[in-house]
Amino acid sequence: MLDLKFIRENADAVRHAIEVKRVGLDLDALLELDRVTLALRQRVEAAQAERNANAKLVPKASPEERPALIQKGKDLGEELKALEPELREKQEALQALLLRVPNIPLADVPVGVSDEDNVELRREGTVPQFDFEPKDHVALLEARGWAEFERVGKVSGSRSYMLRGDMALLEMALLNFAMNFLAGKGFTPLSASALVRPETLVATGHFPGGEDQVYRIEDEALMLAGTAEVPVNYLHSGEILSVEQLPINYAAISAAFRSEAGSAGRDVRGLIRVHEFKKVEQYVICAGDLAVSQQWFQILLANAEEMLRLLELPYRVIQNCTGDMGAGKVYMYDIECWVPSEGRYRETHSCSNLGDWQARRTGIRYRDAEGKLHYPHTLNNTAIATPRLLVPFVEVHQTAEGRIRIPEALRPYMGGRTEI
Ligand SMILES: Nc1ncnc2c1ncn2[C@@H]1O[C@H](COS(=O)(=O)NC(=O)[C@@H](N)CO)[C@@H](O)[C@H]1O
Repeated sequence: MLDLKFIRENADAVRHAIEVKRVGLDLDALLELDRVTLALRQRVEAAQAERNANAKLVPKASPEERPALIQKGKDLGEELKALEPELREKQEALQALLLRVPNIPLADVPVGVSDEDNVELRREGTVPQFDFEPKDHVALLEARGWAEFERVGKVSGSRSYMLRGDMALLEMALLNFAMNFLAGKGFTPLSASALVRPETLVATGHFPGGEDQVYRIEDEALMLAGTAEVPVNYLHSGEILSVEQLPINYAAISAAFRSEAGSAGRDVRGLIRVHEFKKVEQYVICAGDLAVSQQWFQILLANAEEMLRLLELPYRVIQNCTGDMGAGKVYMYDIECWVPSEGRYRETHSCSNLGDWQARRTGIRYRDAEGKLHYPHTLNNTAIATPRLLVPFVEVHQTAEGRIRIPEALRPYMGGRTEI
């Protein structure tokens, strides 16, 4: 959400963001509603002031003057009874439109329509050359009885998964590795909920717009979050932090649930795209200063890259274009890991700087050293999400015998074993 004053004074920049982010919003209608609401609020406040002033005159008035003053008070009361609900209605309508205003992408964000227009920045690691016919992750897991692809259909329907034996241990090892890695970087580990209230999804910016991606609990005002970003972002909602408390950074592990509406037919086989998965999330609240938050952007990116280097997974970093970055971001990179069976890189991480757009929606503020109130900047990046990361992991680390090598950095989390 952007500051209404900023929108009034920078309508062209906002209009450009609406256009390049392909957000369906009529800014002129919003600005007109803003003008009408402002005028109405001034009229209501004037009538309220006049009624209060008038009410003070009544007890001091002479018997001759009093009836007229009482009538005037009644007339003003009638007028307010009609105007106040109208004003509330217009303020609510304006608020609903303000929630749809996108953030302004930074100048060097490539303008584009979809992920086709994302820009590859660099590739890291060496794509493996096998001296045997490599298997895809489904064949690798089925050969070792490590997944219940058939049976789980009975339990949970399509796009679900269960892992058995060493694969279950490997999933936990990766998540544990990520939590310990980030704790070592000074992030506060958090075991987060996924059952959240609807306002938490408005706060992150998932709503309005992403309703069809979210499972909701019938007859309850509760939903299943698609990322720990949602519960963690709302943790400090409504709070006024002190600048000494910043930066606040969390390594949050949670289940994550997504309906994947609109993904019909995509990645229907295996572990890439499932309805329920697990993720360790990096989340930061920092000073409301772009120089600071862009440093944190690089830190969150570097954390994910260091983990991938330790896991010996080749990857590339891409910059998301305006059409693929979502409403709230000013800056966004994806990391994509090499998947041998597909002969291409697949997204495994998303790193975003949201400026103060998310904090404004969430109602997180902080006082600077002079006691002045500001909105902080918030950022997030995936640390490790499973089972998706298992796909490049098992395929890249497979041996001719269908075993999986465990990189050195992960062995402490796998009982010291060098392969499974
Ligand atoms: N349906 C899914 N199944 C499996 N993994 C998924 C699914 N959706 C997302 N992920 C994993 O979660 C990562 C982050 O998802 S994201 O929507 O891109 N970004 C976020 O959720 C941000 N909060 C950063 O984590 C993805 O890169 C991917 O690795």
